[in-house]
Amino acid sequence: MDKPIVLSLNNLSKYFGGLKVIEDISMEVVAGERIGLIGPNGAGKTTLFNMIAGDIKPTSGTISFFGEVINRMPNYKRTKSGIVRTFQKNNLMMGLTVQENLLLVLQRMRNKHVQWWKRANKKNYSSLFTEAENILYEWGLAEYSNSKVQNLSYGVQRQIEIIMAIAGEPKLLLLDEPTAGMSQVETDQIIGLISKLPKGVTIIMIEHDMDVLFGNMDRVVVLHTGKLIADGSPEEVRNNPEVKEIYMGKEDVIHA
Ligand SMILES: Nc1ncnc2c1ncn2[C@@H]1O[C@H](COP(=O)(O)OP(=O)(O)OP(=O)(O)O)[C@@H](O)[C@H]1O
Repeated sequence: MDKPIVLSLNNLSKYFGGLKVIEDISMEVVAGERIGLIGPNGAGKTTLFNMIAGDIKPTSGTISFFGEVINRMPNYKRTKSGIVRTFQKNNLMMGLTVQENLLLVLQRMRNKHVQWWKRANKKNYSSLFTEAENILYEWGLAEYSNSKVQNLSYGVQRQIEIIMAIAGEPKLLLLDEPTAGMSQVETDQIIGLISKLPKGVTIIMIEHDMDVLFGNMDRVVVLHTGKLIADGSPEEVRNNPEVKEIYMGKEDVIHA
């Protein structure tokens, strides 16, 4: 049986005043695909994520999620229906512990956000606490459960952020440069974590390093000045003359 189409972009454009940031992009993403989204600075990658996540509205064109046009759906509803994103910069509550950060996500998912979470609520929300602990254990991060996020290394913080996105039970996970600013060891940890995500989770990841995309992504999509200029396997994209031209022959390390 054919895999369902998770995301479909049809002639999608975004203008900021006279500036065309995304121009007439059409593409389909099927369930379970792992896509690397690359392109030089200002190519429109984050803007595309912003539109898919519902943080900004397209100027024209449509975004469909499992066949339903979601242009008018607010971002929080998109999150609830399974479109979960991470940001270029950490979006964690630095003064809270890892467990507390995770509880905020779980609470929102279980519709318990109307009651503010506090330590004393452990008795009332023991199932949420257990769930948070299980998630941290499952992903090998249990040792950080009671650490304040601000005291953790940047690499661990980014891992926690991905775990929190996963806790949101995404069907489509949008990762915005999850390895930016990381050492090789930290990058390997993040990629290891991403590769362990359930196969059914569809991923689009903005990434700057082709080496990271190779072996981890099925498909690479290239944006340049708001246009989709290449879409294929990492190998095809790496050998694409237009892509090579844009990156001036630096086909091994393509910067986002
Ligand atoms: N709210 C906005 N108003 C005006 N221009 C914007 C806005 N958001 C983005 N832009 C412009 O749109 C273009 C694309 O930006 P975007 O952040 O999507 O690119 P990017 O490919 O993610 O770049 P980078 O790799 O540097 O993050 C840039 O020229 C940027 O200045």
